[in-house]
This record gives sequence, structure tokens and C-alpha cells, in this order.
Amino acid sequence: MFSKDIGIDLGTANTLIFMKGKGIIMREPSVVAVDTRNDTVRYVGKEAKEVIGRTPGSIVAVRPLKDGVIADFDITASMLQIFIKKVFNNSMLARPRVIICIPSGVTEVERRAVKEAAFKAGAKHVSIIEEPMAAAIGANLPVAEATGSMVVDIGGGTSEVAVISLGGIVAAKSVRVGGDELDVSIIQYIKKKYNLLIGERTAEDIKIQIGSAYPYEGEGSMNIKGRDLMDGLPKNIEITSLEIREALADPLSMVLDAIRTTLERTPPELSADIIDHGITLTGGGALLRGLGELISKETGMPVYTAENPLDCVAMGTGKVLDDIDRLRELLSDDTSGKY
Ligand SMILES: Nc1ncnc2c1ncn2[C@@H]1O[C@H](COP(=O)(O)OP(=O)(O)OP(=O)(O)O)[C@@H](O)[C@H]1O
Repeated sequence: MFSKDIGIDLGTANTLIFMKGKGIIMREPSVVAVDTRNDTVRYVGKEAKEVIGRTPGSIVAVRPLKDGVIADFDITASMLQIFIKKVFNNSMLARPRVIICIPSGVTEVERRAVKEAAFKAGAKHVSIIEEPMAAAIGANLPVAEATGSMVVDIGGGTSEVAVISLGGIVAAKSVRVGGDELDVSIIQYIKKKYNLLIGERTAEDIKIQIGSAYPYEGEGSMNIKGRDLMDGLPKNIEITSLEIREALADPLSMVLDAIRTTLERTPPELSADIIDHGITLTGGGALLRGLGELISKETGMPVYTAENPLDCVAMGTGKVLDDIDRLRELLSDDTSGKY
């Protein structure tokens, strides 16, 4: 029977599902709202994200993957099962083959556990692919060729830097700094400077609207709302793009350090290729204004942002599904030879 194989980008911020023959068919935040009275999952994805910070005491919104690791396995597994069932409208004609990309920091136990969750959701075969490899494939880098390609995937919880050649990762570094950490830095900056407490969603909004890594044309300011820590009352303040750039400088310097370290570990022949072809940015963090300029200035390399950076990892899993006979060797755990 015809089976619709799927590729899953199980990210700390977003989960995307690619279906063979259809492309990306689901994009949902990796968020679950749990009713603590009976430990049941009440909402997942977009619905759950909407209720973050607004739930009554008994319903808690959790992000089961945090800082690039699986913080709560059972909830991750339930979320994965709900997403898989959702894309098949709860009716699988035939059991699908699944390729999952998980944050690279996860342990062997977590890796096996994620596979188990996919099996429970009805998968026939489950393979894992390394995140930077999937990102590079999704960004159309020539990963299988004898040339060095450098990818920097900046997600919600982690930033993964890798140099890939001949289908393998030659040098890599992963840091637990991604878009979430940028949001936290904004919260801390505003708290310290203005004694104002803002929520995670407001911080992300500020980052997307006026955040930057490098000066840009049309710099501006934004009116934000929070709770004054002195008198506990709601308050408005005006914040400028310059201040936000200052707030983001520290976490961004950690990403820059990871890029420098990876470049230092890269064999000279491949370094020469990177000078020629540049560094490719993927992941939602790549959308931060001026990030390419900053990395280019600090490394002296040309930097390109992939088209649709948020989709690269899911597209990468999809390309492997589409061309499994040729690309099977890029899966990190397909030792059987029988995909
Ligand atoms: N326009 C934008 N400017 C800056 N950051 C953005 C923008 N759009 C999205 N982001 C950030 O991108 C991050 C999510 O990226 P992505 O979906 O690639 O992460 P993920 O794959 O779920 O995480 P990970 O790779 O760590 O598992 C969030 O932190 C989000 O705030």
C-alpha cells in the first residue's frame, strides 16, 4: 500500500513535518499545555503557545525541548505522536517511514526514546539525521562533494556550526545559545535598566521588530508594556534598536566564538573552499537583522542567509526521503543498509 513517508524537524522552538510528494505540511511551535490535575495534554502547538503566561494555575504551558535538550521526555513523546497523527488525519493507510532531526546535544537514551515515540505513533522505520547535516542539505549545499561547506544553524535553543565535506561532518561546534537566549538577554537588559519585567513573548516580539546584530538603515524604537518592579503596576516604556543591539551583544559573541573555533579546526584545504563559497546561515535566528554582516565583519568570510531559513532542516529531511538510495549514508544511524 502507498505510504506517505515523512521527515520531522523536532526543534526546541518549532516542529515541522515534511511529507514526501507534498513538501512541508505542518509548522507548529514545540509547545504543550498540560493540565496538572490529571497530567493530561490539553493543547499542543499554536494553541498551546497562545496560552503561555495566561493559563489558570492548573494548566501549565511547557516547552518539552529546552536549550537543545529534551527536558521532558514523556511530553515530547506525546507531542510528537499528536503531530504525526494530525498530519495523517488520524488515519494512516500504511505505516510511514520517518526521518527525524533532533537537537545534536541529545543523549543516546533520548535519541532512542524519540525513535520509540515515533514507532508508537505508527512509524514503520525511524532514522535520525544530525541537525547541521539536514540544515546544509535543506540549504542546497553540496554536502556529498569533495568541497568544504560551512553551515551555521541558529535555532531556538542551540546554534550548530559545522563544516561538511564528502557526506560527513569534518569539524563542528554546538553552543546552547539560540533565539531563546536572545529573548532572555532582552528581558534581563530591560529589567536591569528600567526595572520593568516583560514576558517571553514580548521579548521575542521586540527582537523580531527592532532587534539587530549590526547597525541598519531605518533604526527605530518601540513602545513596550510590562510590570514595574518597584510598584508592581503595568507600565509603558520606549526602547530603541540601539539598546536592543547592546542587549544582544553577549549571546551573539558566543555564536561568533563557535564559528571561529570551528574555522580553526577546519583542515586548510577545506578552509580555502569556505573562503570561496562563504558561510551559509540557516534556522530562525538567521533572520535577525544584520547577523550576516556581523559574522562577515568578524570572520572576513562572505556570509549568505539561506532562502527560508526556518524551513531548511525540514527540507533537508525531505530531500533525503526523496533520494533515499543516494543519500542514505547521510543518516547518522542507518547502519543496517536496509532503510
Ligand atoms: N525575524 C526573526 N528575527 C530574529 N529571530 C527570529 C525571527 N524569526 C524567528 N526567529 C527566532 O528563531 C528561533 C526559532 O528558530 P527555529 O525554528 O529554526 O528553531 P528550532 O529548530 O526549533 O530550534 P533548535 O534548532 O534549537 O532545535 C526563535 O528563537 C525565534 O524567535
